[in-house]
Amino acid sequence: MQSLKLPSASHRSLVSSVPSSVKVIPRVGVRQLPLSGPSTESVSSAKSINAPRNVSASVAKMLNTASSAKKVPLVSELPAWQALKEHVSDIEKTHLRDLLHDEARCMALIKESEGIYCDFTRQRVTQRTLELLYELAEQSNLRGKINAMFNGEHINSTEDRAVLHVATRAHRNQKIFVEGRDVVPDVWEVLDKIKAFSDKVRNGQWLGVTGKPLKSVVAIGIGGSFLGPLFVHTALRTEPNAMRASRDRSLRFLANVDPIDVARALDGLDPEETLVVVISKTFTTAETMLNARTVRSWLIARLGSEAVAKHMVAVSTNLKLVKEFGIDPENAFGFWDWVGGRYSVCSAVGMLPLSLQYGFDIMQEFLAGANNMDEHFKNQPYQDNLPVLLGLLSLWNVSFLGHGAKAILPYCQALSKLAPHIQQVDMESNGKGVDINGVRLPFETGEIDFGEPGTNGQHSFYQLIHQGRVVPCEFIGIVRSQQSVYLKGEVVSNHDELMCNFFAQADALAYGKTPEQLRSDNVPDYLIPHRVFTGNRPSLSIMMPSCSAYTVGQLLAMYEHRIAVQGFIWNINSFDQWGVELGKVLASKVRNTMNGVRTRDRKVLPQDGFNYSTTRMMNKYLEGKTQVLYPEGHDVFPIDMLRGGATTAAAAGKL
Ligand SMILES: O=P(O)(O)OC[C@H]1O[C@H](O)[C@H](O)[C@@H](O)[C@@H]1O
Repeated sequence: MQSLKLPSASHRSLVSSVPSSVKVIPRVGVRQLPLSGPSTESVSSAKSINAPRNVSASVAKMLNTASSAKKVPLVSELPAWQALKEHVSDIEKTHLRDLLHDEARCMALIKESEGIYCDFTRQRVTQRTLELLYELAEQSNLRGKINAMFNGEHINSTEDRAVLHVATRAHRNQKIFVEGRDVVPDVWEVLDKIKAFSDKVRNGQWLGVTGKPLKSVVAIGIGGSFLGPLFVHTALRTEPNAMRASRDRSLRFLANVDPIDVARALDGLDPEETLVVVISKTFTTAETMLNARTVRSWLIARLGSEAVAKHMVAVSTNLKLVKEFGIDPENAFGFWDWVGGRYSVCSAVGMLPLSLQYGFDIMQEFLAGANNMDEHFKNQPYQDNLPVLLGLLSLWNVSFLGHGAKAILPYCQALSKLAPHIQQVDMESNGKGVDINGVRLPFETGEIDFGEPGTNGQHSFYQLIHQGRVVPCEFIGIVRSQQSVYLKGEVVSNHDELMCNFFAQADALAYGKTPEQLRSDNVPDYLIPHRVFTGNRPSLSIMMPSCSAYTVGQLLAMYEHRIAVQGFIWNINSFDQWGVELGKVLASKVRNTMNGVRTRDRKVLPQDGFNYSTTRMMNKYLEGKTQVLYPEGHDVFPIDMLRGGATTAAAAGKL
């Protein structure tokens, strides 16, 4: 168990620095609270965490001292924040209907980089808003924080870690340092190993224990070890090159600890042809490890214990636990603590399963796309920098216009898993209650993200975003579809039909429909209030030339960096996730009680330490008919995966 080191002096100055030219507006009524987060005790008792187990008292003390010294202003105390607050009343006098007629404004709000076209004209901003947002970025030391990230400083201060997912997609000849050491050669050592292994599996040099090629891959992982790879897998499934490269192969995911997910992931698979990739940064996550043990038992029941060596590989930073699980470290693919779980899709977490499915060359294009956006983010000035603009405008919508949610609406079925992935990246990163020094914030951070591909969303929740709550929308369109259909005689091709909606929705939200327009359309008076659209609802539109491995990489990195921009300005730690720990600790307490009750045939008792409500509900659950008996029972698998197969290890005669 490693304990945390103190953040470096340079980092301490970074988190506490505001350019000296900035006059800080004094804090009124903001109480300085001690560093919040799980106590050392609760953290060390949690089974599966990404963070080192014991946050040293000295780190907590140091961060706390920084806050109690009252040297660090909150972002809401900066002059630019106050100026933006005052500027809201100017914006409230405008309507997008009019703003969209200002051509100079519109020209300034359309940006393009390497094929990624972003139209911000339907944001409720003027040139003045942008100037103030750039000023806020300056006063918040945004540039310094971006540089600190790329320079490998320990900006994840509560875990004392660098944040360098950008290194996982660096070109071979780039240099990126962590504590004075260039990590790019390490990254490429793993990538070369992934290429060699995935080539061998794909071309049949690596066979299963019975001599059959391994055509199906089951990737077991949850959270960041699942959502990013699922997003990219889904994005490329119908991309012509990726489709050709994955002919006769399949990649499935198993994330939920629900046995139903096990049944669905394994249903119809032939274990002789199945390779299992266990993906877990920590290799302690309860759900992943139970699923891994379940699938290992399934393999052994059908193929014998020697199958593990040929049918199971792992991706983790914890190679010791990989070995203890029974996977040969030779068949493990490492990554590093400076890659956060939700930022890990470009590491072996995504690259191994996706290279097995699509081949390494295609996945290298994905890395190149992400790297292209990294360079853009690092080098472009604020006014041309797509992630910076996206981040600043989101911050404007959340912190000044009061819109706490945003909808991610790709007009491309291939991007259907973008919103679920961004939910984790954004909400786990920026859903925080204190600033980086542990001071409770007097405003809310983070956004509620949700989304569905267009046009499906239109027939579901768009009613609310047109006439109910104001939810800033992000429309994502593709110029050249992965697949094309045109039926002779139809007005437009199928993809054009889809894109007609992409263009129409943004203007419908912006312009709305007035009572006058309705009257001139002869709408009866009693219906007019129901059919009025107020308009003035902000959205932005992103258009990509195609949905390829390269552009998906660009898109992913653009979203990752815009989330960092927001966190940097709110001055929170976007790279820790203490908020997920408490539930895990309590689940472990329930687990112990559950085992006691099931094995000793008794009720949950008040001395088990649960409140009335939980005790009663657990007893109600436990009284229900259980399908399996333990501890004396034998291995039981979900019924679906038993089709045509042995039901238990014992029945298969393999143990
Ligand atoms: O990759 P693992 O260590 O198994 O972690 C999987 C997930 O666990 C937790 O829920 C964290 O909050 C996530 O950020 C992480 O992605």
